[in-house]
This record gives sequence, C-alpha cells and structure tokens, in this order.
Amino acid sequence: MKTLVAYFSATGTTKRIAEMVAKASKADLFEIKPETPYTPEDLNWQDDKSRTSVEMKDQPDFRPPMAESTPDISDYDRIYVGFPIWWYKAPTIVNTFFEGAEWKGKQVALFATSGSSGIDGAWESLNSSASGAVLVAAKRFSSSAFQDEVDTWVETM
Ligand SMILES: Cc1cc2nc3c(=O)[nH]c(=O)nc-3n(C[C@H](O)[C@H](O)[C@H](O)COP(=O)(O)O)c2cc1C
Repeated sequence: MKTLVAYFSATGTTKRIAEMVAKASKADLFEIKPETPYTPEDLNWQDDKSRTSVEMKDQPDFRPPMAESTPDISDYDRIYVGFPIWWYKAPTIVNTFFEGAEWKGKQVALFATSGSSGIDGAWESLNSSASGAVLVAAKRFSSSAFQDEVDTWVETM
C-alpha cells in the first residue's frame, strides 16, 4: 500500500504528529503551506477581525491559496490528512488541498490536534471537497502525544 501524509500546521503541533504518522505508516510527507503564512495576529481567535476569524466564520467558501499545489495522488492508495482544529473544524486551506486532486476511491484518514475539541465535525466541511473519497478513520491527538499512540492508531487500520 502506497501512503501519503499531507498536513497543515500553523504553529508546529500538527507537524510533529504528522511526522510520527509518516514514520509509522512509512509514508511520503507533504506539507500544505499557505501562499501567505499565518502570522500570530492572523491566528488570534479572540479578534473577530483577524484573518482566521474572517476566513473561518465570515468566508467559509473562500479557499486560501497554497504555496505549492496539491501533489499528484494517483499512485497513493491511502492519504492521511492532518490539521489543527480551528473553530471546531478543519482550516479552509485543507479544503484547498482536497480540491486540487481527484479522490474517487481513495482511502482518507484524518488526524488533528486541538486545545480540546474533537475531530468528529471536521469531515462534514471537508467531504464536499473530496468527492468520492472513503473516510476510513479520524483521530484527534493531544499536543503531547507520543510515537506509541500514533503507531497503535496506524496499526489498527
Ligand atoms: C484560529 C484558531 C482557532 C482554534 N479553534 C479551536 C477550537 O475550535 N477548538 C480547540 O480545541 N482548539 C482550537 N484551536 C487550538 C488549535 O487547534 C491547537 O492549538 C492546535 O494544536 C494547533 O496546531 P498547529 O500548531 O499544528 O497549528 C484554535 C486555534 C486557532 C489558531
């Protein structure tokens, strides 16, 4: 099985987990990078006018551009997609990533980090961007998760 791990991480927490998922699943790794990186001010969820507040709440149909477009996924059987939870769902740049490829028949496994929110609401806002994909798993990890926990999750699939 050929596997890709794609992740978005604004402050490095999800990146650390993504590297562990890639190690556990012997996958290639792709970072979803925004064309315009998110600054600390952009990430201020207490400010209704911050970039992330506007993108997530006022403009959910806007797709933040990626610095590098979605790679060719045609050779991969399973794609893990990781992200931080923003406002109970996936950042809309993850929609940008999904909308750059053809997902019919692909196995998708989601993982996320968050302060405390679960990952259950994330697929609802992603699945219309990943038409035909088969969601095989979704797991939220705490920022302090260790390789063992990631290995166990990957092994159960
Ligand atoms: C704009 C924004 C919105 C967030 N919304 C939530 C949320 O709804 N629930 C939650 O538990 N954590 C929320 N968080 C916290 C992040 O999910 C958490 O810090 C995550 O581990 C960051 O991952 P990263 O370092 O890979 O970017 C939010 C963070 C930001 C910046």
